[in-house]
Amino acid sequence: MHCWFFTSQVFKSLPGKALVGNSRNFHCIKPLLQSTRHRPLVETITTLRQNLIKSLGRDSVSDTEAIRKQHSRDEGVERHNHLADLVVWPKSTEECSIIASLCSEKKVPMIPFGTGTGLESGVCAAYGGVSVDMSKMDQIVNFNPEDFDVTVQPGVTRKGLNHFLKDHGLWFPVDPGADASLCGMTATSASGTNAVRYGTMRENVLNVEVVLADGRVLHTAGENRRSKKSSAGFNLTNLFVGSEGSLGFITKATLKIYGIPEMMLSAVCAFTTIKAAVDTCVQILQSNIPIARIELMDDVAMDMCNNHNKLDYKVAPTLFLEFHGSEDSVKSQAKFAGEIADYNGGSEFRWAYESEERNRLWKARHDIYWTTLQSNPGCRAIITDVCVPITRLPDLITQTKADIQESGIIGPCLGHVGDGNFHTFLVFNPNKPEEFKKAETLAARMTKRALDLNGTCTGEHGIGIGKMNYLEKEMGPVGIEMMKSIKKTLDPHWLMNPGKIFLSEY
Ligand SMILES: Cc1cc2c(cc1C)N(C[C@H](O)[C@H](O)[C@H](O)COP(=O)(O)OP(=O)(O)OC[C@H]1O[C@@H](n3cnc4c(N)ncnc43)[C@H](O)[C@@H]1O)c1[nH]c(=O)[nH]c(=O)c1N2
Ligand SMILES: CCCCCCC(=O)C(=O)O
Ligand SMILES: [Mn+2]
Repeated sequence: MHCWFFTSQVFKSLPGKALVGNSRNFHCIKPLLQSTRHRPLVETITTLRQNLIKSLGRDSVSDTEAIRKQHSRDEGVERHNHLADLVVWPKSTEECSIIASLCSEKKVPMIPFGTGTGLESGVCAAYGGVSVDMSKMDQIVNFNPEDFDVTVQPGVTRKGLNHFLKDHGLWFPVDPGADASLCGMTATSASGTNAVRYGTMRENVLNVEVVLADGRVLHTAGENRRSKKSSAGFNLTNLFVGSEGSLGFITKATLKIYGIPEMMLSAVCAFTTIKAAVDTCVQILQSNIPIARIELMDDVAMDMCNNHNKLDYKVAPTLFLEFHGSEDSVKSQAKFAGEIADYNGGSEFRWAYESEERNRLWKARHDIYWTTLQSNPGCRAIITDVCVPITRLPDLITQTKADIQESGIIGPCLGHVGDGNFHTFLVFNPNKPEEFKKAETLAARMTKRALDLNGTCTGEHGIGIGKMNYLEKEMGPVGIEMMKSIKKTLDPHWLMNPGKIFLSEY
C-alpha cells in the first residue's frame, strides 16, 4: 500500500505495535500525542473481541483489515495510518453502553465513527482501539412538526432527515458540503452555507443522549426534554456539541427544524477585487438584511469551477447570495443587497428562482474541494478554516491571498464570509515536500493572523489532530487545563478518542 505522510518532523513511531503498511517517505503531518500510551496488546484485543461477539452477535464485530482501514481515516489529508484493532456496529443505546463498559473494563480506546466525512482526522485510530460505527442506529425516533423539533439516532444523515422532512414542508438547514451524520455534525459543531440565517449545530441542538466512557447514559437537557430554551443548570448539551467523540457517544440528538421558505432566490455577483466582495458582504450584514446565505469564491476558485462544471461565470471574486421568505420580502431584500453590491462595483448579477438552477449553482460551491483536486491531478490540499469577527475579514482574506500568490502555491480562497469564516485549499504535490512545506507555512501564518485578530483556528471543522497545535495558543493554559479537567471527569482513563484535540493527556 503506497501511503505518504508529511512532517515538519520525522515521524515518531508509537510504542507498542509496529506501524501497519509500508510506505515511501513515511511522515506524519503533525506530532502525535506526546504520551507513553501503548496500543492495546494483542491478547487484550482477542479477549475483548470474544466478549463483544458474545454480547452483540458476530455480525456486529469485525477485525477485517479492509474494514479497519476504512474506519481509520476520514476525508482530510492523511496524518498517519494506524488502524483500529476492531470495528463494531451497535444497534441501540443499550448495545453502545455495553461496548463502552467492555472497552473500559479492558482500558481499550474507543472512537465514535459517523460517516467519516470529517477533515481533521477525528476518526483515525491514533492508538488503536475500537472504532464504533454508529450507522446501524438509523431511526428518526421522535418527530414533533408542530413544535418544530425532531430526534434522530446517529446513523441519520442530514440529507436523509431532509428527505423525510420535506413532505411535511419542513427542513433542517445546517448544510456541510457532505451528507454527514447529524450526530457527527453535532460532535464537530458543524456549520455550512445556511449558518448566516439559521446558525450552526451549536444553535440547533436542543438535547443529546450520550453514552459515557463507562457505559452510563446521560441526557444533557433531561430525558425527552425539547423546549426551545432552558436555563436549568449548566448547558451540558453544548458541552457535547464540538466534543469530537472525546467525551462520549452521541446516541440521540434533538434538533430544531424549520418551515421551508415560500420562496428562495439565489444570485451570483462578480467584483473587481476580493476586498470589494467582502466589503459588500459586511455591509449587507450591517444593513440587517436577513440574508440566508452569502458565500465567497475567489477568481482561482471560479476559474476551476467554470472549467470543471462547464459554467461561464466571470473569473473574478464572486459572491453567491440567497434570500428566503415571502415573494415580496425576497424581492425587497434582493433589491437592497443589489444596491449595496452596485455601490462596491459589483456586476454580472445572475438570478435563479427555479430550484434546479439554484441547486446547480450551490452544488458548484459545495463541490469546490473536489473540483480543486480534480483540477490538479495527483495533488492533495491542506484545508484551512479560520473564522474572525466580520469587520476583520476583508484585510485577513486580502493578506492571505497576497501570501498565496507570492508563494506560487495554488490556493483558492472561499467560504462562509457571512460568518467571518473562510477556507483556503492549499494544494501540494505529495512527491514534492517543498510544496507541502510552503502550504503548511501558509496555513500556519493565516491561522496566527486569525488568532491575532481575535478569531479562531477552526470555524467549523474542529480540532481533531490537524489543529491540536493551534488550540493550545487559542485557549491558553487555563482554558486547556479546564477542558482537560472536564474530560478527566467524564473519561478518567482517556479512552474516548485519544490522540485528538490535546497535545498531551492529563
Ligand atoms: C466535501 C466536504 C465538504 C464539507 C465537509 C466535508 C466534506 C467531505 N465538512 C466536514 C464534515 O462533513 C463535518 O465535519 C461533519 O460534521 C462530519 O460528520 P461525520 O458524520 O462524517 O463525522 P465523522 O465520522 O467524520 O467523525 C467526525 C468526528 O466526530 C466524532 N463523532 C462522529 N459521530 C459521533 C457520535 N455519534 N458521537 C460522538 N462523536 C462522534 C468522531 O469521533 C470524530 O471525532 C464540512 N464541515 C462543516 O462544518 N462545514 C462544511 O461546509 C463542510 N463541508
Ligand atoms: C473534502 C474537503 C472539503 C473542504 C472544505 C469543505 C468546507 O467546509 C466548505 O466547502 O465550506
Ligand atoms: Mn465550510
